[in-house]
Amino acid sequence: MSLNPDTAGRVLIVEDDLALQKQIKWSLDRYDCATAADREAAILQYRRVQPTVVTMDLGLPPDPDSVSEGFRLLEQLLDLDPHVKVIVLTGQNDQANALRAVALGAYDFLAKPFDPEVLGLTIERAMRLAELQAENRRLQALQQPDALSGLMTRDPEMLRISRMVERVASSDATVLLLGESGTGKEVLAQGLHQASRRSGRFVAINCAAIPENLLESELFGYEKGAFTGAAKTTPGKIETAHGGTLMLDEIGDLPASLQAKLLRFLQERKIERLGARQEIPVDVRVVGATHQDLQALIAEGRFREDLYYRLAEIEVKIPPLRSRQGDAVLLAHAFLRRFAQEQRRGSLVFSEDALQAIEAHAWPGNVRELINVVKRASIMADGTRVTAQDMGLKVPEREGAAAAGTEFDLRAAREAAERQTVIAALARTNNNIVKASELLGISRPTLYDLMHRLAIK
Ligand SMILES: Nc1ncnc2c1ncn2[C@@H]1O[C@H](COP(=O)(O)OP(=O)(O)OP(=O)(O)O)[C@@H](O)[C@H]1O
Repeated sequence: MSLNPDTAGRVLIVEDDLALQKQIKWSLDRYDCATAADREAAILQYRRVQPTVVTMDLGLPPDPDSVSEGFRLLEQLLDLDPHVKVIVLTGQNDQANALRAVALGAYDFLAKPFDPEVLGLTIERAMRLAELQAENRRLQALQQPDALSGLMTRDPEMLRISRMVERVASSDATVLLLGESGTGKEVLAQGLHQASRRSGRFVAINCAAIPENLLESELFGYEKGAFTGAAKTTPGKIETAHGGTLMLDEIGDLPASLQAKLLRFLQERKIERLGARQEIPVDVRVVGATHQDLQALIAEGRFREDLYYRLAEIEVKIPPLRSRQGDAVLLAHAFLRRFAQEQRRGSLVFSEDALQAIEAHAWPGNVRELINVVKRASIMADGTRVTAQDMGLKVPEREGAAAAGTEFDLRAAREAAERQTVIAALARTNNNIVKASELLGISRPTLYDLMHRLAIK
């Protein structure tokens, strides 16, 4: 939670003894207090009020004599917001549970009957700490913008690609991004630019969208009078990107004459504007991108092999959305949240059939198609549930177990199945660890262990 001035100073009191609840509230009259008497009400209130501090009793209904509901609530609160400050009120001789709560992430504990003054001071300290921590996170975010924060993924191959992009960012190497349309080539190119900390601009040009006769002047610029209509000297995109990054999108569509000229630029790092007599040195990191098969174009004589090698100092093959584990559902949740907010539709959620349909669809238009489909559905949905029909997707007929494969390495097969299932459960529950562990039928610590073992972040 980034502490927000509207919610700072709010306390949620979770206590099933209503007399005690009243007494705590009364002793905290300088704060804006909300109350709840059981776990479910506490979660509802938490979402509604977004308190900075929660005080809670561990013994809650339906089983007030045990601590199970209390611990469950503590875990859920910390899942919702790992920064929330929870103060646990325990029985007189219950140090073991108090320590267990702190080990799980509670901020502090107090034994009942509590001293109102001590509780007040503890809450004040928690508020101050929360404020400092929120300010700290804000400053850190300002200092280190996460270069690839625009790229959401949990797929192992995409994560590997993100790490590689961050690693090569500071070098000058040209990068060639290969992937179907809508897979995020531009997002990656922008991330590469940000991570490079180059001081110049990020400039993108789509080689397929500009007619051949205009593309040369767009790229290289021109001097006044170089051709009819050249009213004033104009720098091209390459020059504009000086000190920064130039993305040449749809590089496979670059006409042959310009392929030769681009190759010369990449070798000499100088450009000559159209109609100019002198060369201008330009320092630019070039990123090429295409959905086409460049090897096939080379074989057909439509793309220069020497240019390919200049461009592909580092080649990145971006997998299509359909082969990324769990990503379609993960991204769909994020886009739905975004559109619901933009359209002020309160909270919108996917129905079960919608989630199945998202998992089964092949997404030929990749992330761009997913964005469009979710946007349309967020407008079409009646009420708060988005169905497969709202998205115009077919609900798959469930088959039995996956078709028998030729995988005989049992350990590898088991690990692959575990990874796929865990990622799918996390995506399905929008990264809610408690719900994902329930869906998987395992405990939360077991899920954490599994995620650790399978290196799932
Ligand atoms: N992993 C991702 N997380 C979040 N948004 C994404 C992701 N990948 C792509 N997008 C979004 O999807 C849209 C398409 O992505 P982008 O333009 O980068 O694709 P592209 O591969 O460059 O497509 P094209 O080849 O058609 O130009 C953009 O709105 C982008 O912000």
